[in-house]
Amino acid sequence: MASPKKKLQGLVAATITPMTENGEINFSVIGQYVDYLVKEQGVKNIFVNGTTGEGLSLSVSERRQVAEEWVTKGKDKLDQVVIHVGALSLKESQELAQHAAEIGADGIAVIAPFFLKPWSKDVLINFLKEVAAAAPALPFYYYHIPALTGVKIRAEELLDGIQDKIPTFQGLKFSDTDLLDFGQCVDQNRQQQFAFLFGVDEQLLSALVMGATGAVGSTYNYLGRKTSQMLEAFERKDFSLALNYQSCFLVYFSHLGFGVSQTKAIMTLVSGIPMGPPRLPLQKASREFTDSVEAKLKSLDFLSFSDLKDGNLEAGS
Ligand SMILES: CC(=O)N[C@H](C=O)[C@@H](O)[C@H](O)[C@H](O)CO
Ligand SMILES: CC(=O)C(=O)O
Repeated sequence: MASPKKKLQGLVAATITPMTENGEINFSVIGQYVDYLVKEQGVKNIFVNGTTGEGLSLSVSERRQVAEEWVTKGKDKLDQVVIHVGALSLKESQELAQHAAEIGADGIAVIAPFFLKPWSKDVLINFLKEVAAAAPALPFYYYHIPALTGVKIRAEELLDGIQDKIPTFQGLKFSDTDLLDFGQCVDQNRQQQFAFLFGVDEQLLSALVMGATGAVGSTYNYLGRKTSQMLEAFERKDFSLALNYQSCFLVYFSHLGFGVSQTKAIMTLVSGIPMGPPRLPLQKASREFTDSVEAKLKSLDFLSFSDLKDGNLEAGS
């Protein structure tokens, strides 16, 4: 059974999958990436092969290799490595779940299948249950991201009685702006020790108020330290400082766009580690975008990107 000993909490970085200019995975920078997250951002939990990691754009074989590389390079450095194993094919999802268990990952997460879709809660639960059963010793997280999957079954409804069906169920990654649904998930499961991980980074402060126990997101790759300061301010009940942090993220980042392509460009700029372009059907962020991000970052005393690396955007081949 899943061990409840270490609950997944705090910040979890949704990892980018670094690629070369010709679209192959650039495994060679993953070790450096782990060190950057731990030392520069103070983030020790990661979520691999999710939205940000272009997990659904990778082949099954690539997903296995990426998962393995993160687990290997993160050994004795990271606290938890959760692998997203969702796929359209139940068989592929089960294969990836079993593989995650074999390589010693700390948990698995699954999105709803999004081409032929489950139309009811019970059908979705049955799918998730079959995947979870392929890794019966690993904590299982449901990844709710209705805007991308098109599966709009409310998380609150899904969670009702879920542990009877999926004994390894440990929590929810909630990537939606419906705070009423999120709040009800938290409220109706108070007796369980579930992790309630919020996934809309721009809105994290409001989710903390509703009871989030942690967050999974793309921006924690490069805003881990700053977001930790927001979490600390919240803990201390210094809400106006916490709001200042959240507002800065909103003002300076939201309107620039937060797609995976943009995240790859920003992370390259901030960390100096070449993330390369995304894979089709995504397109590399434009030069105009990266120039404007660079200017914004430099103008942001608040964020103090003193180590902002110039000229790294074309790297990665
Ligand atoms: C759609 C998407 O990728 N959502 C991510 C996590 O679920 C978030 O971390 C966003 O990247 C982030 O909130 C920035 O918009
Ligand atoms: C952001 C996130 O959680 C993901 O990339 O899947």
